[in-house]
Amino acid sequence: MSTAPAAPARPLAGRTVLIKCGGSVLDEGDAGRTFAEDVAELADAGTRVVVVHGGGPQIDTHLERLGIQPVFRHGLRVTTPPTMEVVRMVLSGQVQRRLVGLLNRERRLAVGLTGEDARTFTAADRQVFHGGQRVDLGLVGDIVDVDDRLLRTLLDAGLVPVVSSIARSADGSGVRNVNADLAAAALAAALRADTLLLLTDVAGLYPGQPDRGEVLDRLTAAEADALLPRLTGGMIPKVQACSQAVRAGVATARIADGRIPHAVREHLLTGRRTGTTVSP
Ligand SMILES: Nc1ncnc2c1ncn2[C@@H]1O[C@H](COP(=O)(O)OP(=O)(O)O)[C@@H](O)[C@H]1O
Ligand SMILES: CC(=O)N[C@@H](CCC(=O)OP(=O)(O)O)C(=O)O
Repeated sequence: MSTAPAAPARPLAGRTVLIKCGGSVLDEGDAGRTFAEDVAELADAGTRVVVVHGGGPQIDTHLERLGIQPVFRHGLRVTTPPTMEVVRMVLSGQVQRRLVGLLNRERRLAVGLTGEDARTFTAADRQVFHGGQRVDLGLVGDIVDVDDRLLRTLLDAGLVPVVSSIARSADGSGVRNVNADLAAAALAAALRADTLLLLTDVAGLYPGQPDRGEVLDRLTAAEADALLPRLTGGMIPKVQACSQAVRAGVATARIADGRIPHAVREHLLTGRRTGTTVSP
């Protein structure tokens, strides 16, 4: 007697998912290859998939080679004009090319672009205040407008857009460096995605960080916002991104371990739930 395969949690065809792949995940063993296989499987099932990628560790490596010390404040890179050149080069010239290459290995599937292309992302200067003082982050931007027409054209053609988190500046003067989690959230909201999946190099949100014994399973957007002042480093933009996405209408946002082979299949095809889920 044959057994029917387990039914996925939601119908796959017509669903839109936004997957953010952290730079920390891409160099992890087989994770890049299985990521590409899973994305192809989702696309074959009729799911509209958009990938936003990071590349923080890869940018750090390149900056250090050039003798520039990476500096972060509140989880965001302080971006001087020379650093911006490196960010743009590493994200769109190195990390994105690698992902697009992996995705196109078996068949015609992926198209790489940055938020500059077809004015997909427009960003205003990011304002961060700490203790009443403005923190100068340089050329860091917050997305204020998403023009999703190019992405929808690609999705309608059955292709997978792979997007770098670089934006055109709102005043038209140049480009801005946008955190990739926040870019993914803005895009998920614009595309009215069903799910935002943030794949990273930890099992989820550790409420007792630096103690990593327990992962927070689930929280609401209001609980996520209340937690923000206690968070540090890369978890700040991730939790902000989840909160912003679900408040904007995305049904579920999840922070999950992307180092595990076939993490995308586990989360979006089998309906298994690990990591930290944020709901409205
Ligand atoms: N409370 C927390 N729970 C989990 N990870 C945390 C927490 N606080 C800080 N982090 C750090 O956040 C990192 C993930 O963010 P980041 O380095 O920006 O990854 P990515 O490249 O995937 O975006 C983890 O490697 C971890 O060191
Ligand atoms: C403003 C800002 O911090 N931008 C990020 C963009 C890349 C990114 O977010 O990469 P991960 O997802 O791998 O962390 C940076 O320069 O590192």
